[in-house]
Amino acid sequence: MNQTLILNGLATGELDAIDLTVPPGGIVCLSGPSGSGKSRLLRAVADLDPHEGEVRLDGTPAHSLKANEWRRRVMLVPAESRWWHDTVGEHCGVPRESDLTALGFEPDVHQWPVSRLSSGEKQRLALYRALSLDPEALLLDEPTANLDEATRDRVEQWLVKRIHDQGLPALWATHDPSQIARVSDTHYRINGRRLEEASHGTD
Ligand SMILES: Nc1ncnc2c1ncn2[C@@H]1O[C@H](COP(=O)(O)OP(=O)(O)OP(=O)(O)O)[C@@H](O)[C@H]1O
Repeated sequence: MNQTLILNGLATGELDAIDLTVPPGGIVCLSGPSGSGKSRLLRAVADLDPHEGEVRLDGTPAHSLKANEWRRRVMLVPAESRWWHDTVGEHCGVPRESDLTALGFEPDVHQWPVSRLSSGEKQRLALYRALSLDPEALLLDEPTANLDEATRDRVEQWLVKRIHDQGLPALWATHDPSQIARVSDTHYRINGRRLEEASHGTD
């Protein structure tokens, strides 16, 4: 893997066109007020929202692949995950016990009915599901927003390690300045129509 995610003149919603490069294993945090366009930007990168410009994984532009194949490679983990099968395991790849343990689950979680999941369990399992499907880049929309502080720290550390170990480029939207300081290599803030590079660790 170890590919670079490249946004070339990407324009969506109210935002001016964006040029952005996310290197393998690099975490680029996106912040900005509620409603400023963070989720729309991630959805455009996943080719789920209309946009102008181009997104590429190294030499592979999104438009050269079928939409489902692009989204399997460039995996969006939305703030509110959707579950369409009856059990957790039906959504996931091969079980990885070390990941489940890191996220506070036993292997039998694969048999759990989706209907029993709390919002925090859904959030952790949405991240587990995404990584279990072997993505090549990650788009994370407030991935720890529903978690208590101790769980957030645990999930965050696991996520950062997986991103680094697998060399995944990651775009990570968050409102939390302390999280940005902990995880980001680069931080961009949406200010009106523009995406501006923020100094490291500022909100
Ligand atoms: N499909 C759409 N068509 C038109 N407007 C939309 C669409 N989707 C979202 N919007 C609007 O675009 C703006 C940006 O929404 P978005 O969800 O990207 O914000 P956000 O920065 O992620 O906010 P939050 O931090 O509250 O999650 C909002 O005003 C929203 O109402």
